[in-house]
Amino acid sequence: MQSPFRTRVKICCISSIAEAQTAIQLGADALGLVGRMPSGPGVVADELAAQVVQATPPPIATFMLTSETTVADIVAHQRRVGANTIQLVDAVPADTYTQLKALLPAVKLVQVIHVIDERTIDEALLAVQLGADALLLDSGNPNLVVKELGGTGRIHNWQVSRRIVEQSSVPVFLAGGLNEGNVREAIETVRPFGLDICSGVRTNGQLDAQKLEVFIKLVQQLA
Ligand SMILES: O=C(O)c1ccccc1N[C@@H]1O[C@H](COP(=O)(O)O)[C@@H](O)[C@H]1O
Repeated sequence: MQSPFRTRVKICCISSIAEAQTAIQLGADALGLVGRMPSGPGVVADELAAQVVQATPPPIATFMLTSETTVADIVAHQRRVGANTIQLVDAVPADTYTQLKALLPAVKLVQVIHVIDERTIDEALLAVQLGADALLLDSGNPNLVVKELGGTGRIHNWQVSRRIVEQSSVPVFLAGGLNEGNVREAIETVRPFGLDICSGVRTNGQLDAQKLEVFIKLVQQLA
């Protein structure tokens, strides 16, 4: 039976205003703009990210991905880009959410949780308790010498993700290696609030309208 809830779609690694427009026309609910990262293919300059934010109409959400971990650096990054949502791709100190909400009350905070093993569940629930407005489950590895904080093209253990969705009191996005071939299984296994995709809708690094259209249509049929 079809769920009465629509699975939201966030298109990440937006690298131009034209890509943003294509994503919106094809049904994206949110756009992701990747800031400076230790690794990954999707980074864009803050100036370009700010232009995309300016060109994005409501109700489309603009997610600014930041690898910064201090309140001052995160706020400075948000002020440069102007996005309405901050996606924290690395772990941050416990009081960060409260401080960011005081300084940026209109901006939503999405904490990325890199799903590694069952211990990740506690990490996710703690972020919710501390003030994250949503979670985004990805497949990076922050424990490597050169941190992987997303954009890996890999899936992770969706059974762990499912348990996080079941226990979270805030919306949960699923990311990491999604594509048209695995999206059905992803939705059926994890039942996320939304999906987040980068490499699965790209060809030679560019947003591929055909792949995106297929992906979004599949999500709309399955949700
Ligand atoms: O894309 C990047 O370069 C990147 C770097 C560091 C953190 C996050 C990054 N992108 C995010 O990673 C997810 C998953 O990407 P993929 O679908 O597995 O290719 C993507 O949705 C972005 O949010």
